[in-house]
Amino acid sequence: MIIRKLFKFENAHVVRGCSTLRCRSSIHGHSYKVELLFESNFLDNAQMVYDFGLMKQNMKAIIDSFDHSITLWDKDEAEYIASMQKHSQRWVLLPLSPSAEQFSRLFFVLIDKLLSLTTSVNGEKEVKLYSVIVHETDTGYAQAFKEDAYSKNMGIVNIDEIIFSDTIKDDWADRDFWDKMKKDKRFLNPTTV
Ligand SMILES: Nc1nc2c(c(=O)[nH]1)N=C([C@H](O)[C@H](O)COP(=O)(O)OP(=O)(O)OP(=O)(O)O)CN2
Repeated sequence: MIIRKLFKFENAHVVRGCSTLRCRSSIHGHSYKVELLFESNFLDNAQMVYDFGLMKQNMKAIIDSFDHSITLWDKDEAEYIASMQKHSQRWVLLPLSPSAEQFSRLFFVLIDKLLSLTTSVNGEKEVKLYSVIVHETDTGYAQAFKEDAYSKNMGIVNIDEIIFSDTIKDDWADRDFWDKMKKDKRFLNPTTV
């Protein structure tokens, strides 16, 4: 069975090198919609695959880190990156260009890692991330599956190279959240949300 949860975030970017002139040459924003799709052949103590409420904890924190932020590609011009970091409190520096395709791969890698580090406490069994869909606009989206997320052809997503601004970290319930992710620390699901 597949279950799906939708998240939303507002984000600004430039996608260098693309064919669309406005997209590659001007900072612009999107109201992104992110669909997380999970699969399992089992149900938990409440006869659910995975409680949607649990997804609104650390998974939501990852996606919300991009809300009202500017996403910067670390291969962009140093002057542009420094200027954005100076004038915007919420920024994320990525080792990937912020296309819809790379956002879907990025979220797959991050949510997949978080899920693997999370201990469930309500009988959830063999829950896997099946796919991530990132809608950049009403008319365009990218969908990543496991083989896309970890594809060497598309570039390895190295989470050690992802940097969140201090203002973003200040919004996390646990300011050390990202360090724990990078160090493979375990997370325990709450019994009540
Ligand atoms: N394959 C991709 N193509 C484009 C991406 C992308 O991430 N992946 N991104 C862009 C731009 O960010 C652009 O802002 C969105 O382009 P587009 O879909 O053309 O947006 P419109 O709102 O103009 O779409 P309409 O269908 O004409 O309303 C470009 N391409």
